[in-house]
Amino acid sequence: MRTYIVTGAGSGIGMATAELLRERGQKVIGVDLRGAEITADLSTPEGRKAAIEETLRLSEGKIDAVIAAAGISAPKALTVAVNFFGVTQYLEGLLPALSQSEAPRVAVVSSMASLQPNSVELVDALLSGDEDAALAIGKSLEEQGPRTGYLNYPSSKRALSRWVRRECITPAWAGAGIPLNAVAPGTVITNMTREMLSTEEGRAGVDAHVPMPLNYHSEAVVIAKLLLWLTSEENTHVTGQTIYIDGGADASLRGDDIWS
Ligand SMILES: NC(=O)c1ccc[n+]([C@@H]2O[C@H](COP(=O)([O-])OP(=O)(O)OC[C@H]3O[C@@H](n4cnc5c(N)ncnc54)[C@H](O)[C@@H]3O)[C@@H](O)[C@H]2O)c1
Repeated sequence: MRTYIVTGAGSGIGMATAELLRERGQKVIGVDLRGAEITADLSTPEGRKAAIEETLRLSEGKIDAVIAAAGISAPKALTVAVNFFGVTQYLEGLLPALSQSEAPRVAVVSSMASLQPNSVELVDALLSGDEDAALAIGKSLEEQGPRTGYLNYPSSKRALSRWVRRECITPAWAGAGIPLNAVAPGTVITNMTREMLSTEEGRAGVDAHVPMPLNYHSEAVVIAKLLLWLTSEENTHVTGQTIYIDGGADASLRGDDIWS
């Protein structure tokens, strides 16, 4: 039995992932604002510190895999605090416990939104690790109204996918033998999207931004299955990837020559 930490385990993709892991006989410690073994707020440095301490305590210092699914999609600076630092700082705090495992694995949940227009300035600030600077940029986007404020979301996910790619080859991760990947869903039916998808107008709005040639929205369990494989012992060589699980959205947006 492997010990998995799943953030966002109280709802949606995180909940489906925790359920599937338990069905398959794994030990799961969920982390969320509510409805999980560890109640934690990953939006602040203090909340992350407390979450790390509690995670290390409950896992007794040995963690086989972490799946970081907690996230929000609001036109607010808070979005970058949760979606970027709530993932990266939390994971960094768990590195010593991951290195105790014989087959440590980590996967985070990015988004197809990582390919949408974003704020380059904000992405750079996030990747520099300067949370105050990033929050100041996020706040100024927020104050310009919901349309500009929404840039916080694709910027947080763009930075997260770039962080995965940058970190996976460093001594901290590759040196410790930890494959580190992201999955990037298209539209998934969860609490985050349920309201938008419940009306024809809402669905049309979402679909206009997320082309989906396969023509159906995904269920959380579909994303969970990929997360399970990436963090299983079977995955020995996939690292640094953002895997779009999006019904063809990435292929539509970026076309067939992303290597040129
Ligand atoms: N639903 C989609 O269409 C979609 C598409 C692409 C990516 N994603 C990403 O998938 C991940 C999971 O989203 P979901 O669709 O399952 O949404 P969801 O709202 O059902 O679940 C998100 C969970 O994160 C938790 N969370 C939020 N803020 C937190 C905080 N400060 N501290 C701790 N936990 C916090 C929430 O309480 C919730 O349980 C997110 O990172 C989201 O950005 C979702």
